[in-house]
Amino acid sequence: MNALAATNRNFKLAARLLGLDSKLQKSLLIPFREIKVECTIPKDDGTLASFVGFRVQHDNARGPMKGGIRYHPEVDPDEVNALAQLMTWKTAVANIPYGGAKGGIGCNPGDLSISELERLTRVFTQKIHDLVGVHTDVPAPDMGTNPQTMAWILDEYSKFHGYSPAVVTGKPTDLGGSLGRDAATGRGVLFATEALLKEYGKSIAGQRIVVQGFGNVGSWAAQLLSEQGGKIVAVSDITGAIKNSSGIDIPSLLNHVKESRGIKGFSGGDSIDPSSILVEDCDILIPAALGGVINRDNAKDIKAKFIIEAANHPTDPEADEILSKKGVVVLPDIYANSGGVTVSYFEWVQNIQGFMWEEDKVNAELKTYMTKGFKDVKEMCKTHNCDLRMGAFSLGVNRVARATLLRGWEA
Ligand SMILES: NC(=O)C1=CN([C@@H]2O[C@H](COP(=O)(O)OP(=O)(O)OC[C@H]3O[C@@H](n4cnc5c(N)ncnc54)[C@H](OP(=O)(O)O)[C@@H]3O)[C@@H](O)[C@H]2O)C=CC1
Ligand SMILES: O=C(O)CCC(=O)C(=O)O
Repeated sequence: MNALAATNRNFKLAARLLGLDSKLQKSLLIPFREIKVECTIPKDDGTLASFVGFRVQHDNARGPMKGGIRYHPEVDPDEVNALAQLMTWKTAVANIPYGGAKGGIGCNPGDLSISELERLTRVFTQKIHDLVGVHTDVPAPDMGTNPQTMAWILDEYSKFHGYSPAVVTGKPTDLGGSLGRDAATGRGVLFATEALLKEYGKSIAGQRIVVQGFGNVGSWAAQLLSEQGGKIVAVSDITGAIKNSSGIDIPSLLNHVKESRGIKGFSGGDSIDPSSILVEDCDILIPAALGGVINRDNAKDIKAKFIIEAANHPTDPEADEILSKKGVVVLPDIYANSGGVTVSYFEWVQNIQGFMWEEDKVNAELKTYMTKGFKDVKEMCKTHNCDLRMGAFSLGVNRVARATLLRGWEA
């Protein structure tokens, strides 16, 4: 099932639990606006290269639309659509005053030089600058993009609209980025995992953890969980995968990745087949890379007791059913990885106020939001007698539906 069909399916199940009118369902599901642009740049060698860029603005009932921009070869309209919709429910679960959006460019950032990436980002910004803005749609980093990408978007946007730091979040701190934003998604994963384990009378210490993906989210999650005594027993990225049942030394791995641009070749563990990472023996599995990786082909072989969805849409609905029958507890993406967008909200607030928070304040506020989010999701699970995914979906969809009804449709 593709990402959009899966996301629509989860939405419809939640809407049914909530008893939403079918016309309201339709209105909530259809994106506010879908943008597709052609981005042609001269490459460093003088030849031309053309790419397709997307921005899907899904819903703005609760505030400006918000979501990352992804640079990846597999970016396609359906996937961006699904990710934008997930952002709508995610911002509502986090209870921050935003709607949802997502963008992407179908490219392999690893094949482009820094100056080619800069040109591509600036051309994309030129094509969408009239449709994003501080109070309309606020982009942020996602897979394949980073604070430097946001700095280029900010600079290009500001040429048209005047200096506007709040038009993007996840910026470098020198340009008004928030302290703590870089680590925020991983830190949110830590807080979410702590909240879930507490329900089972457990703590992070001693848990055997597997992480798929060692970019922004995966590396921060691994680092913060290991600082709390979690044992990271296997990690993978695009270059390879390693395993060490005594626990991988994450600071050493971070140094290796910085120098070697990937996990491959790290001596502090045994190299394993990356395709087996999700079925490695562990207590907690953290997918932190691509979507759709947990599916009917591998769900039955998963050994983890808990899956914390740091990535967006890592679990297919068919896998959800298999995992549920096996008693595996899945903490869904729209709650588990909401730490990133929550600190993006703090960054936007700081930019609008022209005031910088200390990092301790950012982290403490994030913990408050993540703890409250978990409590709210659990409340919905109790009310509707459902699992955590439906608890999170029904929470998010209900908040957006209420805002939509309150605003009304009068022309
Ligand atoms: N950044 C954020 O704030 C947020 C991100 N997310 C989600 O988290 C996930 C990761 O995003 P982020 O960390 O920002 O992205 P990054 O680009 O920083 O990192 C992605 C990581 O995944 C690895 N990867 C890519 N393909 C594979 C694969 N087939 N198998 C194993 N690893 C792979 C990459 O390897 P390599 O670097 O070698 O290519 C890299 O280590 C995405 O699903 C994103 O949507 C969710 C909420 C917020
Ligand atoms: O920080 C943000 O605004 C969005 C992050 C994002 O894209 C996500 O949560 O999936």
